[in-house]
Order: sequence, then C-alpha cells, then structure tokens
Amino acid sequence: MEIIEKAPAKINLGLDVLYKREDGYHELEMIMASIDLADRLTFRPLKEEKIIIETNSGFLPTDRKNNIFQAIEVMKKNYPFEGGVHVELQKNIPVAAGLGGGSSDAAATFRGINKLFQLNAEMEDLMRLSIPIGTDIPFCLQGSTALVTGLGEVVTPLSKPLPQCWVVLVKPNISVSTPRVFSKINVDDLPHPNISLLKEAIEQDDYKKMTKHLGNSLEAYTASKYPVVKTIQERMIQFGADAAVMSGSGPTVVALCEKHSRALHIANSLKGFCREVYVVRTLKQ
Ligand SMILES: C[C@](O)(CO)[C@H](O)COP(=O)(O)OP(=O)(O)OC[C@H]1O[C@@H](n2ccc(N)nc2=O)[C@H](O)[C@@H]1O
Ligand SMILES: Nc1ncnc2c1ncn2[C@@H]1O[C@H](COP(=O)(O)OP(=O)(O)OP(=O)(O)O)[C@@H](O)[C@H]1O
Repeated sequence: MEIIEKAPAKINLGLDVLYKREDGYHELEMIMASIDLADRLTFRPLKEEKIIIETNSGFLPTDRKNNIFQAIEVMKKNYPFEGGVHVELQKNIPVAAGLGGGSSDAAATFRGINKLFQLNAEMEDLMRLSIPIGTDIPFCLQGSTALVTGLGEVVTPLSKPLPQCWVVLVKPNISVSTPRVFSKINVDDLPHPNISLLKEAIEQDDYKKMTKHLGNSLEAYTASKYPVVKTIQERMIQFGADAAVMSGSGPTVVALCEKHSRALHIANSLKGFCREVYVVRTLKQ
C-alpha cells in the first residue's frame, strides 16, 4: 500500500505586512496561488515505530528538522495510528526560495497520512494543527488561488482562478531566511500593495489590471540586502514580462506573461545569469 501526493509550490502575487503583533509575528494580507512546479511524496506504512525520509535532495535534513517529519509527528499525536511511515521525497521546488516548498511538503504529508491510515481528519482541523510547523501550510492544504490573512491561517478561496498566463520563476543563487527578514523590517517604512484591487482584478478575470497590482511589502528590504533581486526584476521587464514581483520573503522573482513565446524568451535570456529558471503555468482549479 502506498499513497502518492503532489506538493505544488506557491507564489505570492500580493503580500502586504499590516502590523507586528505583541508576540513578534506579523499580520499579513496576501494573494497566493499554486503553480505547476511540484515536489512528489510517496508514503508507505512501516511495522516499526519509525519515521524514515529519503530524498533526492543532497542537503535537506531528514530528521525532526524536516517539515515532513514534524507533520507526521503531529498526525500521530492527534490521530494515533499503529506503526511508522516511510516517505520518499522527490524534491523539485528550490529550497529557501520563497516558494513554500517545505510548507507544501508538510501539507502533502497531512493529506497523505490522512489517506494512508484512513484517519478521516477534517480539513479545518489539519489547518489548525499545521500552523506551528509553518504559516504557509494552511494555504498549501487547500491550494488554488486564495486571499490569505492573519498569520497565514485564514484562507479564503477566490471565486475565480488566476487569469491563465505563463509564470517565469528565477531564483538567484542565494538563500533568504524568512525569520531574518521579518526580524529586520520596520513595518512603518514598508510599501503597501493594494490587495483588494488585486483580488478584484482576479475575480473579474482582468489580466491587465492584475499585473498592475502585483506587489510585495518585503521586496524592498530583501532587494536592499541582495541587489540581484532588483536586477532580475528589471531584466524580466526589459525582456518583455507584463509584470514581475518577488515571492514571499524572496529571493525568487516571478514574472507573468500572456504569451508562451515571451515567457521562453525571458527564461532563455536569464539562464546565463541564474542557474535556477523555470517556466510554469498557474494551476487551474
Ligand atoms: C513570507 C511567507 O512566505 C508568505 O507566504 C510566509 O508567511 C512565511 O512562511 P514560512 O516560511 O512557512 O515561515 P514560518 O516558518 O511560518 O515563519 C518563519 C518566521 O517568520 C516570521 N513570521 C512568519 C509569518 C508571519 N505571519 N509573521 C512572521 O513574523 C516569524 O518570525 C516566524 O518564526
Ligand atoms: N521538506 C522540506 N523542504 C524544504 N525545506 C525544508 C523541508 N523541511 C525543512 N526544511 C527547511 O526549511 C527551510 C526553508 O525551506 P523552504 O523551501 O520551505 O523555504 P521557502 O521556500 O522560503 O518557504 P516560504 O516561501 O514559505 O518562506 C530550509 O532551510 C530547509 O532546510
């Protein structure tokens, strides 16, 4: 018996940091979308009480530091099942990229364990249990396109998927620590994208309006530390992107294009500059 789950990456088309809370976390307002770049997880039951993670990624932890391990432990504690789990992770999403790879793996694990051991857990319980592992997990559990608020735990699906377009992802060869970015920003100095207008554009299926309202409060800070983020964004526009925005806390920059030929042109033009370049579609749902 085995269960296979896909774990799609996410992009933040809009990310507004509203304020810092007493506990140090930040209230966010975001538009998030799943894209057609995914890790693949295979779950098998084990007789022994063990969690074994095997992966094609040479540098990811396979112990408790891995989000997959933590998600299995949370499932075991809240929905006791017999034996252990063997997980095979095929890692395709770049790590520490702002693409939510670890969160999506955890979400796939909640879904996979639920199916493998027939635990009948409710989606809203999984969302609540997932938050201490990562604030992007509730969105990853649902996927598609959503307005995401609170710390990341309030997920409201949009009435329409994203207008169909091509997405070019370019990750410079640096890793950005999300806790570090949040600890360094001063909320009073941040720009604030208009998330309401972005949401409206998507729900009106208005591609042009959507591209006008992409924005990320964290972009200026990450770009000030890593100027390569700004350089990539400028080149994407120069090579014909309709819009370009940093995803999450970075450093991946996302370009949107209506035409496939243009997306390929941007990707090919940037390949000499960055090793990790992808052309994908948003997920229709
Ligand atoms: C920036 C985003 O990528 C947007 O999608 C996510 O909010 C970050 O999600 P993530 O990588 O899963 O990060 P988490 O592991 O949840 O949080 C890492 C750290 O970021 C800070 N953090 C995160 C979420 C939030 N709403 N406020 C915060 O201040 C906290 O210091 C936290 O310890
Ligand atoms: N299954 C996993 N996949 C990727 N990273 C993981 C995983 N488990 C733990 N990690 C750790 O989490 C850190 C961040 O990885 P991840 O790829 O999730 O970041 P991210 O793309 O920046 O996410 P976000 O957009 O949510 O901030 C890495 O340092 C990595 O070692």
